[in-house]
Amino acid sequence: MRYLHTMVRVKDLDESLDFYCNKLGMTEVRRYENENGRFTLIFLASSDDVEKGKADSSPVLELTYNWDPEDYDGGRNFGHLAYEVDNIYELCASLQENGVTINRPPRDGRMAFIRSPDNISIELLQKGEALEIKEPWASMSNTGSW
Ligand SMILES: C[C@@H](O)C(=O)SC[C@H](NC(=O)CC[C@H](N)C(=O)O)C(=O)NCC(=O)O
Ligand code: NI
Repeated sequence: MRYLHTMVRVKDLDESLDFYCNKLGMTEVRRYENENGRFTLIFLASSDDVEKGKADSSPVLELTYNWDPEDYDGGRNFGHLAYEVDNIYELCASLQENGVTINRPPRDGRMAFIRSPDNISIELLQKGEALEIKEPWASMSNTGSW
């Protein structure tokens, strides 16, 4: 069995593509419009996978946009999307300059959390640190500079 994608429903496609592509650097690799179902699916690959020609064989993010407005209350059972990043400080600074709130700053240079326009929690982990679980991360406050 191979992990294929995570699907999240989004309320505003342009806003979501700006966030995931322009700000987080992901690339649209497939789009599917369904007139009868009145929805659009957009598949986004991570920049590393695209650069390495692995977009077709790596897990992707599936954005589901329902053309008719719906309310999406955050399911408590869903946690977050996690991405490994080359330079967590540079990325967080760029995101902050572009209006993204850094909910949990990368104080220890390892881990940061942000939210998507639909309030989906996104974990950013510094490359080389991603697989090592260090505690107590809880000591990292969510306020102040970093
Ligand atoms: C292409 C494949 O990866 C899919 O996930 S299609 C699954 C299908 N999606 C939809 O019908 C999108 C519109 C629908 N109104 C929705 O919001 O899901 C589906 O079966 N969705 C149901 C689900 O629970 O994912
Ligand atoms: Ni799917």
